[in-house]
Amino acid sequence: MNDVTEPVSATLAERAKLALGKRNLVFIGLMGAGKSAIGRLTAQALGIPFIDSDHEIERVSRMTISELFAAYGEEEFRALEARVLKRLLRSGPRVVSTGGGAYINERSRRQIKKGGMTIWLNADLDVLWERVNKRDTRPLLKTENPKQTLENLMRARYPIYAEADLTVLSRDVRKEMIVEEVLTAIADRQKAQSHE
Ligand SMILES: Nc1ncnc2c1ncn2[C@@H]1O[C@H](COP(=O)(O)OP(=O)(O)OP(=O)(O)O)[C@@H](O)[C@H]1O
Ligand SMILES: O=C(O)C1=C[C@@H](O)[C@@H](O)[C@H](O)C1
Ligand SMILES: [Mg+2]
Repeated sequence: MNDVTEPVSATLAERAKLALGKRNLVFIGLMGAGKSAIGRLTAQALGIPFIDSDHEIERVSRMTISELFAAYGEEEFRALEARVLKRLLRSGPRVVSTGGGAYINERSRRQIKKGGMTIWLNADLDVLWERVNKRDTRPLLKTENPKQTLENLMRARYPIYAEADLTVLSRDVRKEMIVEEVLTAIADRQKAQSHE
């Protein structure tokens, strides 16, 4: 008898929850990939708490991300981000959506890898650009040519995001469809591991 077969009644969300166990699910990816939006919906589906690290940073500092960058610079922001992530990842299971640069910072990346299962929302330039050009809350995109800056960030960061445990392609389909792909990736990974 094969005892790794899932009960037929288990829903996708239940299987994913089981596969996650006590680990955190950490969303990584570029600005506009959908980490906050998809992260929140995924947490709802799994029935576990959701935290967005950008929001948490703004809450504890009582400043916006833009104000933090302007007042203290990117380096200080990264140090604060690493401290906040360390605290958020201490216990699980939770869904944690990170800021776009968190996984790129060595210290934060180490904490993220230690603290949970990572999922990269990969997206192409046009999808990202369509989403981010509507708001000017992203300090790194306050440049002469923000679309070019976004492309440069893709080139520099995608090889690092690719270290994630799981990858889902973020695109302009219903958000629920992306959530379903996220849950499937989590459940399938567990299946693959139990057959290794
Ligand atoms: N599948 C989707 N279809 C349409 N719009 C989407 C989809 N996923 C996300 N969005 C929208 O794209 C915008 C950017 O998404 P979101 O804020 O979640 O990105 P993010 O990865 O958290 O970015 P940041 O790193 O800047 O925090 C939001 O307005 C969100 O509602
Ligand atoms: O990609 C980045 O480096 C950033 C993304 C946002 O989520 C914020 O964390 C901040 O604007 C920096
Ligand atoms: Mg976000």
